[in-house]
Amino acid sequence: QFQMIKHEDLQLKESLGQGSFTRIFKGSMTDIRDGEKHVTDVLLKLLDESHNKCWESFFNAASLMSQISHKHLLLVYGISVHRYQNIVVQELVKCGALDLYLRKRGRSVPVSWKLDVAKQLACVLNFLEEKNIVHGNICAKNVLLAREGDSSGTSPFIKLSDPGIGLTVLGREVLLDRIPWVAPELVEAPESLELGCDKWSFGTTLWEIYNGGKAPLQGQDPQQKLQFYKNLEQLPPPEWPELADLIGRCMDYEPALRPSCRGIIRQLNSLIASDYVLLCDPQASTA
Ligand SMILES: N#Cc1ccc(Nc2nc(N)cc(-n3cnc(CCO)c3)n2)cc1
Repeated sequence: QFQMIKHEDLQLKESLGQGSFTRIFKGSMTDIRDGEKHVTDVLLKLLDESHNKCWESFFNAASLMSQISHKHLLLVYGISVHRYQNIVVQELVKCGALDLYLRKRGRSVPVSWKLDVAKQLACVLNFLEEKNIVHGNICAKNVLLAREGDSSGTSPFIKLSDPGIGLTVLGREVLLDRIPWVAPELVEAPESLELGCDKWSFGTTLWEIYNGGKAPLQGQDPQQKLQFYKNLEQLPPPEWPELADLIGRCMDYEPALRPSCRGIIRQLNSLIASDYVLLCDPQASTA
């Protein structure tokens, strides 16, 4: 179900950082179609050669995204396996990862923009929930901005990236470091990944988006993060009570009490229509 891409058809360009046991680069892919040479800008995700034992989970994550299609799911062109180099080739999304974008834009991002992005993420989660597909790594870093939208009113457009290597393969240190995105029930049983885990991570991602891409529990070490869950703690709530309520319900320590995606979308719709947005984004009132 994957297109195999020849190594020689890929060119690596600048590095964009790294994920868990992976490095990501901008790049280009050349292919000859009906006698013409096409060069496409791509995002190359390289699996660290020291972790080639994770190649199955690495490719499964990418194939999850290539078996279903949705306007808010990232396009995977294929994979390339050459000697010890395992590469996933995905579409290069114009504006990059949401967390970096928000940190760069700081306070200048309107609340209405943030809620629009959150609603698009809730919609693609709803699509996955209806197909009973668990993503397993919802976070602002995995939400990519295809269109940034602007003050004149064009809205932003996001694409959800693949989940990457699964928690059960990554090991406990990486799992603990992913607190508070990883659902508490997974800490002692990473294989019990369920739809409810994506709701918890959505709550954390909503907190990130509202707080301008700030990483929750930043700087805390894995043991302190584990204690956060053992004490059944919550993230510092936003001063907007209705938003704090939605984040708190998604991040309920009891998975069964977390809202459905439809419930999340309904609550986001009422936040979008609320006076708070008009007060915070005076320019929104003209839209
Ligand atoms: N300047 C600049 C610039 C940077 C990146 C892109 N595009 C793009 N497309 C993707 N498919 C994935 C990512 N990506 C970036 N960081 C991560 C974090 C790990 O997920 C993923 N970036 C576009 C412009």
